[in-house]
Amino acid sequence: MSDPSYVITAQCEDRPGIVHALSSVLVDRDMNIDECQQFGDPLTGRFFIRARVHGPADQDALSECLEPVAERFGMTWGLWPAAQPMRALVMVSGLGHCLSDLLYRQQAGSLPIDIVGVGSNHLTFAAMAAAHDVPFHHIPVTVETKASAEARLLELVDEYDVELVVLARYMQVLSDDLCRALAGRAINIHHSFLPSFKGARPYHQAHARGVKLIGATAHYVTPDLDEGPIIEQDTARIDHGYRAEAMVVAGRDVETQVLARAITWHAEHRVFINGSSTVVLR
Ligand SMILES: Nc1nc2c(c(=O)[nH]1)N[C@@H](CN(C=O)c1ccc(C(=O)N[C@@H](CCC(=O)O)C(=O)O)cc1)CN2
Repeated sequence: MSDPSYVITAQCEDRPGIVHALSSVLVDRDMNIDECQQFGDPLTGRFFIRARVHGPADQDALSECLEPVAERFGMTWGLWPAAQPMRALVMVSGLGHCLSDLLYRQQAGSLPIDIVGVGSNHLTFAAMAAAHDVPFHHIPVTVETKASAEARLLELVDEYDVELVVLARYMQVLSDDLCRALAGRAINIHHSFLPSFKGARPYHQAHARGVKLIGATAHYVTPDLDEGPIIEQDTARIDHGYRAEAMVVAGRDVETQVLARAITWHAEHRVFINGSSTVVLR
């Protein structure tokens, strides 16, 4: 049986010798580097690296040899089995195209996540979740129940050992406290090419403005609505013949593809938050 693969990520203040130090301890353990990307940001002075390795050392042995290097360079680092899917909770409101796409991609084995639950403020997609043998959690949200609804979401995160919360057209603004609790592990798909057209009805804003391109943006969720670090974006060309409703339809494909790419890169530990932006090593 071939040796298991592991993903190593690290970030630290940039200086000479980081790659040499990491590769040296891996070679000492007969580990092969199958993939490696790094980036040094001259503006922030930060260095980011991701490597996929395989060889005789198991996770504990790898962790043991990497710890001294991490100490020496003051790294924030991580180590994961490369084949381990990320446990995800998908939140949805009234539109199910992103949820349906994620459930299909996971079932087809083309998304490195394990959807352990679907949560919604509506009952609309209970049957879709059941059809994919995924537990469904109805969490109604009103002004009065918002705090208890958010507490229930965090309960699910704990109960199911969730590593990633996906807002797959979940149309509730999360509180600052919830955003802090989910910092760096909640991804939203916004149905516009940010920073244009923030808010709940971007396609109608886009139609009113007369744009020729529509788009979608996957970003980490922060207290500032639609301002989180961007992971992925894409666009589609439209023209004067598109009314807002047609834009909504054309935008669905862009939203599903952008969200799937962003989730894949995050779940493969390729995305690093770098101030108000991201570094995506792929
Ligand atoms: N703290 C954050 N919460 C959420 C974000 C975010 O970036 N930070 N993204 C949204 C998704 N979203 C746009 O992509 C969005 C969702 C909802 C609204 C909004 O104004 N909602 C109204 C209610 C609308 C309704 O019930 O249909 C509201 O909450 O008062 C704007 C943008 C997800 N959450």
